[in-house]
Amino acid sequence: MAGLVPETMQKVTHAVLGAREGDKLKDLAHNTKDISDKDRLTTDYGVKQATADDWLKVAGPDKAGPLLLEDPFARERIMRFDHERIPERVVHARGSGAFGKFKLFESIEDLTFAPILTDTSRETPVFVRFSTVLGSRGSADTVRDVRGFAVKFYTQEGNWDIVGNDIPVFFIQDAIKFPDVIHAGKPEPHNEVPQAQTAHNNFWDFQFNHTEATHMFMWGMSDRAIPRSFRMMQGFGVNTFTLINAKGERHFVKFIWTPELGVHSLVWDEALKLAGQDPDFHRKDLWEAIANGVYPKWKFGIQVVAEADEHKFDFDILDATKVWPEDLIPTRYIGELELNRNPDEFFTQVEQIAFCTSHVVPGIGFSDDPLLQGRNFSYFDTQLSRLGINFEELPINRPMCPVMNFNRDGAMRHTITRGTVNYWPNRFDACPPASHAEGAYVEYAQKVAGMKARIRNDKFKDHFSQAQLFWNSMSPVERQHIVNAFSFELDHCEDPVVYSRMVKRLADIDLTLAQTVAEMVGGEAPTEGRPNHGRKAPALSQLEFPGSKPTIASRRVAILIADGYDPVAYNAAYAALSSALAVPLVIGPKRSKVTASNGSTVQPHHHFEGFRSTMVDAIFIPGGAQSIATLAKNGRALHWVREAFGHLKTIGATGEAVELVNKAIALPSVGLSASGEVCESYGVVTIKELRPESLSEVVEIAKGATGFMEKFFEGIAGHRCWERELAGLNAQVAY
Ligand code: HEM
Repeated sequence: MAGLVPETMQKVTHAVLGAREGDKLKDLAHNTKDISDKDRLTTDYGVKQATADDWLKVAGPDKAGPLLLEDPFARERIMRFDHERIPERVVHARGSGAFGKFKLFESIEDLTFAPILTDTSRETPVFVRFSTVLGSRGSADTVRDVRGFAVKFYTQEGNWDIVGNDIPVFFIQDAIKFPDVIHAGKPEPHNEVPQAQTAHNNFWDFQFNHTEATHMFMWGMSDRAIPRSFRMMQGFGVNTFTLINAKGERHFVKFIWTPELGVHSLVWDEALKLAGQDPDFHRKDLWEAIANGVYPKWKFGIQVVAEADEHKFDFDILDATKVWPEDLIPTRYIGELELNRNPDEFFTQVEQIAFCTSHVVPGIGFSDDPLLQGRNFSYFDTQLSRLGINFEELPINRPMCPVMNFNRDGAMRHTITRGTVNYWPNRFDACPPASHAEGAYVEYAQKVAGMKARIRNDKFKDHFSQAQLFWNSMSPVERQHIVNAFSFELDHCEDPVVYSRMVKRLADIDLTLAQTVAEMVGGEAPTEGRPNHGRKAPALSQLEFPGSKPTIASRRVAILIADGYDPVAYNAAYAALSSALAVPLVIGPKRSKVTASNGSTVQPHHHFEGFRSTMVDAIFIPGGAQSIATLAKNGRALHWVREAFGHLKTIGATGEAVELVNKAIALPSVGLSASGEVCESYGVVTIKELRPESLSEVVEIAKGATGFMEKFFEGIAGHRCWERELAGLNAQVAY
């Protein structure tokens, strides 16, 4: 018996020593294999296979006979394949992710004792998964939907997950309604249509009948729901968590991620087309940026309310359908997230990662937010059906600190725990609970008393004030996009009950909004609306987040050429774009070599049919008489220019290419250069007579610069030319 004690304790010691505090990638190395020259094909049980091509058969005199079931190699291959799929996530099934690190730059020990939020010397490994909500795993990236923004921190005190979205509020206040909101949004039950869309009867039927969603659907109809890139969206923990400091004081907190590149969206027509032309647009975008070393970064912020101030506001701070307006509760930025490594294998990393809102570390706690409390149950539960009871053991999920307890067995258990006891208390005192001083998670002692009842706090009943606040805070162009979004969505609802009632609901937000949409979708225009309080709040309009500095890094810019193009302008643009870390993509009539006017050649990355303007942020067309004459006769090339104009993208053209732009757009109000002067007009940057100094390299992208490249880059850094839309110019071009 005595010998058992050391054995049990040996395991405990082993677990502690085996813990890795450094890089999660080192931890994953245990499970990572590379295929080497020496490797030969084997079965899963290690026996080398002589063929991967032929099932064992009965060989007839002159032809192969039937297959033999006895062939274990063939059976293993087919059966392993048959069982490759696991259930996709019940929501957020479509997503992609990356590894990175979190660094704190300001300790908040006044608020929490959690080392990840107090120790500025730490660098914590993270894995982040971005997703859409409604579509299935194979659906398109650019659909109108909320985006998930889920972060797993592998801290030295255990895993901490912030399972957030790119929108700071949610459809429901109480988790019990989650199945309803998701059923209403997913494809309709009778015909499984439409995929990854909210533009259908059931979704809008639910929104009408469920007024607490009003604020959220306004966000859902805004540009936030069609991000340009995962790298260009904010992330919000949405729910109210708590922070507990060393003095035992508790504060309420919201978590916020703000991207260094600014918050930017696609335009709707672009999103629609991309869903067919490049359904993996966001997935590829994230991958490309990381592979090119342009690592996306986000500032990490917190909004904090002291416990004593919980009831100070006219909204309930535990209501997930409300924002905490920044003028009342400003965001304090305290850290930074960087994504810097693409996954090695999608399934074992992006697909198998399992987030749980209940994963918090000491110093961080929950609140009585009824949505959060339900989520804490739901995520753990869903991982059991998706991945099984031992999901925390999967390499991507396992914590980097010691894990030891008496949970045992279950399908696919990997850990082999030595020792004779698997319970506590035991006669060896093996694996006792930790004390507070040893870092145990100790719940905050919260006073709770009351009746058991199905109730909500009174302020939860206000469903419209913040929907109005959001609408009032939008810029004119964002408002127009919301009107357009409703017009599209309700146009797809065939049932007049649905669209007529929804129009009435919009009058609870703004009468003009309701009347404009009613006219578009055919509902009866309301004549009276709910009075609008007229208040605005900062940080709701995404135009307030242009990025930390103007940059074109990671932006895709197409260079359109044909035989006879001007090599001076081409080379200068290519070099300048590359040195600014943008991604120049040469597009020609074909992918075989194109010859410049001086005889030099280049092989385009793509041709006009294979690639589309939707896949780039801007286009540049160098002159060259022969090249432009060819492009002017190529309908697809003209469409490239028109479509880029329609999608509000910056267009640059030099020399003869100015004429091409004129032909494609043909709008007198868009000014074009007729001399050696650079002309910038509604995001179209042109210079007719090229001077070499106009193509100089751009050191800093600054407003008001005069050179061609500088103006072109300034336009790209500005993301889209909203003035073009406000002037109604894009609507006058067919694209
Ligand atoms: C504040 C509102 C919510 C936010 C911000 C949110 C966010 C997310 C995100 C980002 C994911 C994807 C995680 C990943 O990338 O693997 C997710 C998945 C999921 N969410 Fe939520 N969600 C919310 C509300 C809810 C509620 C109320 C429930 C249920 C009561 C719920 C249940 C689920 C489930 C079951 C999954 C699938 C998880 C998996 O299979 O891995 N969510 N949610």
